[in-house]
This record gives sequence, structure tokens and C-alpha cells, in this order.
Amino acid sequence: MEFTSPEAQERYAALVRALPQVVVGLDFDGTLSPIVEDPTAARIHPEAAPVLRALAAEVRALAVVTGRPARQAIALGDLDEVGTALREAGTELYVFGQYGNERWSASRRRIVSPQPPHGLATFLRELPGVLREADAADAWVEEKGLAVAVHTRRLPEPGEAQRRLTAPLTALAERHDLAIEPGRHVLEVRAPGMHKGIAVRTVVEEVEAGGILFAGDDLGDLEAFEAVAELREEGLATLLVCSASEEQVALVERADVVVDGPDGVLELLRRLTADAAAARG
Ligand SMILES: O=P(O)(O)OC[C@H]1O[C@H](O[C@H]2O[C@H](CO)[C@@H](O)[C@H](O)[C@H]2O)[C@H](O)[C@@H](O)[C@@H]1O
Repeated sequence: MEFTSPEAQERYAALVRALPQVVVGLDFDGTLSPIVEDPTAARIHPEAAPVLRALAAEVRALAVVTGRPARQAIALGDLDEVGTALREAGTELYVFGQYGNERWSASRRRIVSPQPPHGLATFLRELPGVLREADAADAWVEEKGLAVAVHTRRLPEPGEAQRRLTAPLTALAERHDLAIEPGRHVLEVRAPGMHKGIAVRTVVEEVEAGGILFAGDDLGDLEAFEAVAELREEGLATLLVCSASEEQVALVERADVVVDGPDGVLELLRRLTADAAAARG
């Protein structure tokens, strides 16, 4: 892991001191879960559960903030079980799904979700024609209830296919008052208005946190990074962690710490837990 500046190292030290008041916010794909070709085959990192359990004893709350539907993230992350263990340590686990549109907590065990956006059903009906015209008929379409994700990872030239699809999918989304969210070999179409930054602020305010660490890997995490930077200006202890990959570099220049993918994220969380225990004496 690499601190990006001397100030970043000081922010880490301040976060360790404030840890009992800190919310740890974690993206799922590419941060807690290694990227795989087939999104249905993704699973949380095998070492995540014990790392999160150990960290839970040191922090105010944990929040998984993801583009995945909450139900899916809970299943792929075994978060029901992790949440039970965290509750035993007196710590809440939140899951904000679909970029903050859905929420779940280990204490309530119920997913609160809005209605799908108007226009999504028509968007879906018109989608195959647009994919054919863009020579991407084999793109994998993930229907998420509140959103649709068009994946190019398994096409012969995934980056080129994503570039080819961006303009026609954006136009189709705009015709139906929907927003487009680009990601790692994926273009997601969803309702405008909600993003991970709102989810971060919500959890920080609800638990009256004194600090926030957020770790992410992709463009959909940018708003969370912006929210954390604003909270820093407001006086909270903060740390921005980039789970780095060759596919996406946008978060690197905004991060305090750059780590090597999900392995690196867990290494950082282990170090944080150990440093907090050492600081307690
Ligand atoms: O906010 P996140 O937790 O990072 O979720 C964003 C999207 O991640 C998933 O797709 C990504 O991960 C897949 C599995 O590793 C990978 O195959 C794909 O190329 C990535 O874009 C997921 O399928 C989407 O629904 C999430 O919104």
C-alpha cells in the first residue's frame, strides 16, 4: 500500500485516533470482491469475513455501498452472516444497494427499495435493437430491477465495444429520462438523482460519525470520494482508498492510499485494526 502524500499519512494517523467514531464504507465489486468475467460468479474475497469481524470491534459502523442490488450483494458477500457477527460486536452493518437507492441493515434485515424508474421497461424493449446496430448483440444484459447493466467484458474487444456503445446507449437512456453510469467494461442505465455520495452522507449523519474511510475502484465511486472530501472540509477524520487496477485509474489521483485491488484493501483494513489496538495499549 502506498500513501499518496505526507498529508495522506497524517490523515491515516488521525483516522486511527478517531476510529471508534468512524464509519468504514466499502464498495463491493473490485474492492471487496475480485473482478471476474461473469458477474454472477463474483464472490466476496475469501478472507473478508474475518477481517471485517475484527475491524468491527474498533469502528462505529460498516457500510457496503454498491451498484449491485442489495439482495445480490448480501448473497455474494455472505453479508447476512457477517452482519450477525458484527451485531454481536455491537456494530451495525449497512448495505446500500443500486448506488444508494436500496438499503438494508443487519439489525432490520429488510431491504427498502423504491419503484423502478418510469422508462426502464421501454428502454429494455428497445435495447436489443440498439445493441445489434452497434455490433454488440452479444453484450451481456444484467437486469437489476431498478437498473440495467450492459456488460462488454466477455466480448472480443471489451474496451472498444464499450466505446462503441456509449453514444447510442446514452441517447436511448436520455430519451427515457434515465442516466448512464459507465464502469469497468459496463454501462449501467438507471434513474438519475441518487449516487454513492448521498449514501455516504446518509450513513455518516445517521450514526453521527466522527470520521469516514471509503474504499472504491471505479467511476461509480467518484461521488462517494467527493462526499468524503467535503466531509473532510467539515472537520471529519477521513481516508480515501483506491483499490487500484489497470482498468480504471480515475480514483488514484483523488486517493490518500492506493492499494493493490481487494487483496490490498484487506491488508489495509488489517493494518488499521492492528494500529487501533496498538493505540489503545
Ligand atoms: O459498485 P460496485 O460494487 O463496484 O458494483 C458495480 C457493478 O459491478 C458488477 O460488475 C463489475 O463486476 C463484475 C464481476 O467482477 C465484472 O464482470 C464486470 O465487468 C464489472 O463491471 C455488477 O455486475 C454490476 O451490477 C455492478 O453495478
